[in-house]
Amino acid sequence: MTMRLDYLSIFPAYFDVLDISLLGKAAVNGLVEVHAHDLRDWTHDRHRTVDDTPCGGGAGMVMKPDPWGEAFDEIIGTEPDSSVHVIFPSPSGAPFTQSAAQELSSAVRIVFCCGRYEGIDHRVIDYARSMWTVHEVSLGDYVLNGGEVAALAITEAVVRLVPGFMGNPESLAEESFSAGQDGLLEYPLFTRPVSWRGLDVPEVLMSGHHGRIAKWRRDESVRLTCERRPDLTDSDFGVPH
Ligand SMILES: N#Cc1c(-c2ccc3ccn(Cc4ccc(CN5CCCCC5)cc4)c3c2)n[nH]c1N
Repeated sequence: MTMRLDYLSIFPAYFDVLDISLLGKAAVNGLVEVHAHDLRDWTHDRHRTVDDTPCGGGAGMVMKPDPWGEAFDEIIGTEPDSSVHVIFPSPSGAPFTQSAAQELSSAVRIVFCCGRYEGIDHRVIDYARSMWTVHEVSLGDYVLNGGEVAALAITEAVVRLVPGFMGNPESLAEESFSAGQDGLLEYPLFTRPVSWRGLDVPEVLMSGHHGRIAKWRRDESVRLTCERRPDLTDSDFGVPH
């Protein structure tokens, strides 16, 4: 099954990068199909205008609904279809999580609507909700200039979970933020040389004793999680708040 990904943006060149690396390989293997669109192709004035002043006043500009509606008609269609997932990255969106990525990895079609300026006229989102499955999501509590970077991050988080995408699916099982690691942060990683600029690989990792190695890794995950992400610790993990 091929996952079709569409990106609507006034900066479609942001998505040229998807031709590189693993994503490029996935496209070649037919796992994903990528289409980037310039929202200005659905404007009709000489200046290809996509924005206007906010009703009710306020700073900045708001993206007009008309180009989005016409783009939707052409790219997605005019019939409701709940199997189409439409993602609006937004500073006021719900936090995007690994479980959301996991859910989206089984989607047949995902359309990313990348806003700019102060955002998109809300009626665009309301219309999309009446037609498709809509997700208003945020990458985190920091301010970006538009939705493109978020769309790229979400794309990577989702596509790497598509069956057949990752060469070694086992590497997905042990990752942080997934059940395999009990939701704890990942332990520190090391490789050769064993000694590097006076810094040595922890002896336990060279011991060949799998039980001790597993304990060291778990202890390190717990230590890091307590230090950096107390919000992830829970009495169920035997980790005090
Ligand atoms: N995902 C994600 C994001 C985004 C994101 C996503 C999509 C768009 C589209 C436009 N922008 C720019 C922008 C930036 C700040 C504000 C906030 N307002 C400012 C004026 C007064 C009221 C509040 C609005 C619009 C976007 C930013 N930022 N951070 C994330 N994690």
